[in-house]
Amino acid sequence: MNKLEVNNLNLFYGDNHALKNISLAIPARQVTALIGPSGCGKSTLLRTLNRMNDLVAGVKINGDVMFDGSNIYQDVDVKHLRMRVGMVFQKPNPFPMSIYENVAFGLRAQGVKDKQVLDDTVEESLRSAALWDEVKDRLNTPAFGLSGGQQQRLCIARTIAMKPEVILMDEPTSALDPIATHKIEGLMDELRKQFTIVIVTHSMNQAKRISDKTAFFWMGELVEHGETSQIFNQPRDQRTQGYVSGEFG
Ligand SMILES: Nc1ncnc2c1ncn2[C@@H]1O[C@H](COP(=O)(O)OP(=O)(O)OP(=O)(O)O)[C@@H](O)[C@H]1O
Repeated sequence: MNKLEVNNLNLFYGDNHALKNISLAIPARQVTALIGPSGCGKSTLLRTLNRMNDLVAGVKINGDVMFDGSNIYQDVDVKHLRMRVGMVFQKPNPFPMSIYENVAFGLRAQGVKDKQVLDDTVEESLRSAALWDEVKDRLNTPAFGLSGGQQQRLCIARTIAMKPEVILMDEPTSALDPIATHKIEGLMDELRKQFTIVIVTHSMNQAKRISDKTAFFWMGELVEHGETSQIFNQPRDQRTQGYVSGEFG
């Protein structure tokens, strides 16, 4: 079953035609990787999936993004959409507050006051983000005291606490060292059981390791997409072949 379906999507930043007639199905509870050279539109496409581009002045979008059968550009309340489609950014961006409050933040903003509900959600989210054991004795200390990799897992916990259905990740490990990257990749293997994940990555090895499906972009076009093993082992298009073999990029 497809969780998201992008149909004939075009996006313009002013005169820059950044996404050209993109159609892409994103299956539920799988990891879909978006790959391609710098500036090809990967992050732009990712941001169309929870309407983050709406915040950019001069942006024009046409085409459809269907989420569980509803067109998110027509039928959906944007605030509600962003709770269902959460996002993790390239650089860990914890809030200047305690570890506990970072994870509880979204629930508190929704008006949840019940301490037991907050405690349970914080624990459950930190466990799902594979961070609980490392922080359970220091929940009330500042989030900035965590390492970069721990901060990124905290941001994942903060996203999970909102109980999203989809998690968008924009190069979530590019600011992390190999050990922290390895932890996050292992975590994604767990998360895919529960969430639909779309990840932008510059690392072809990462795409190979963690994704079920891969989509290759080139100058605003979706050149091809399919099973990750097919894209890397038997690409149909010469541009994909050139990119995955490291000839350019
Ligand atoms: N906020 C913005 N305002 C105007 N133009 C933008 C904006 N964001 C991206 N662009 C342009 O849209 C095109 C696609 O950019 P995008 O960031 O989506 O590519 P990318 O494939 O994610 O690149 P990278 O791998 O370098 O992050 C580029 O030409 C870029 O300059």
